[in-house]
Amino acid sequence: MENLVSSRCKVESLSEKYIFPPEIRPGKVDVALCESIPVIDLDEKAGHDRATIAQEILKASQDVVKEVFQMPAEDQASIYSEDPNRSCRLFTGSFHYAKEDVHCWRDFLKHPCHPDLDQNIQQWPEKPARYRQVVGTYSTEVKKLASKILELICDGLGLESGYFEGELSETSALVVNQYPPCPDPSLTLGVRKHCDPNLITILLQGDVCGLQVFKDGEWIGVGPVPHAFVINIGSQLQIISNNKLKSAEHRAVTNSRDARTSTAFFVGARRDSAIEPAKALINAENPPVYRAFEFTEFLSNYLSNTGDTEVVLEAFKLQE
Ligand SMILES: O=C(O)CCC(=O)C(=O)O
Ligand SMILES: [Fe+2]
Repeated sequence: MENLVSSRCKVESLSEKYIFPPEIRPGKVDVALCESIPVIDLDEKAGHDRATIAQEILKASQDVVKEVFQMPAEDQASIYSEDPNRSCRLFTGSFHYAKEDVHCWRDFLKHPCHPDLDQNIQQWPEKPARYRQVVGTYSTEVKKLASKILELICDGLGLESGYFEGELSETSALVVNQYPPCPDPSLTLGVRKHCDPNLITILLQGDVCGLQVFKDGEWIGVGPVPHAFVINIGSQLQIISNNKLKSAEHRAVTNSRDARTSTAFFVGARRDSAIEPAKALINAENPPVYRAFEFTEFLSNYLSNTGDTEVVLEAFKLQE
């Protein structure tokens, strides 16, 4: 528990365990915000009531996830664990604290949602008292949104309707990230550069900046838009689309003023699903870039390469 960064953020200087090598530290934290990320209104015709309910669900879940990090130490201790095999836990850094040479300036809560949401909820934190109810509702609604977005992507790619339904999008997990104010944000990272390994991620940022995306060789900021989600394409979707869609490399930086909370809802395949470029996208001009594999092989490769996308994808590419 004393490893949580929220218990260190009042220390005046940054411990060397959080200082990243010069080539990957952010240096300048306030990069330009990206102007060209499209903001899409998926529910233009939603009635007043529906829009209000949606905003209430968002507000309640943003509030309750923040409360997790404000609970008394004994309540946090009951969910804290450094065991990477525990499916629901509060922890800090990246996936495997004991194996990291540099730790990220981040605490986070992670747990599974779908399938078997009702069963999984039983493992979720019992405190704050409304956590299970509020985050359960949030997860159900965000999963519906994910299905809607995947169906639009299906259409855009020219795949048969429902291509991603079923086992390719059967699982979901929620990660709540908390980045407390940091003594020197230029030297450390909240989350290292990575691509998400899944199909898509539906990310909710609060009102504090920190998300950055690597585009055309430079880092640009993705500012929070009120009531909007950031949709990240994961590597699994890059592979299935045979590189028609690219998984965006991103990271999170910290700041010295405000704590930042983000909630990432990861949607992806079952571990035993077969992943391969969609047959409908393959022809003489577009030969498959990747081989077929079981998703579990991808995940173990991803974890042992700490999310370095180029390295991970390389292992699944076919010889040219
Ligand atoms: O905090 C953020 O905005 C990004 C977090 C993230 O990339 C992740 O949890 O995979
Ligand atoms: Fe991510």
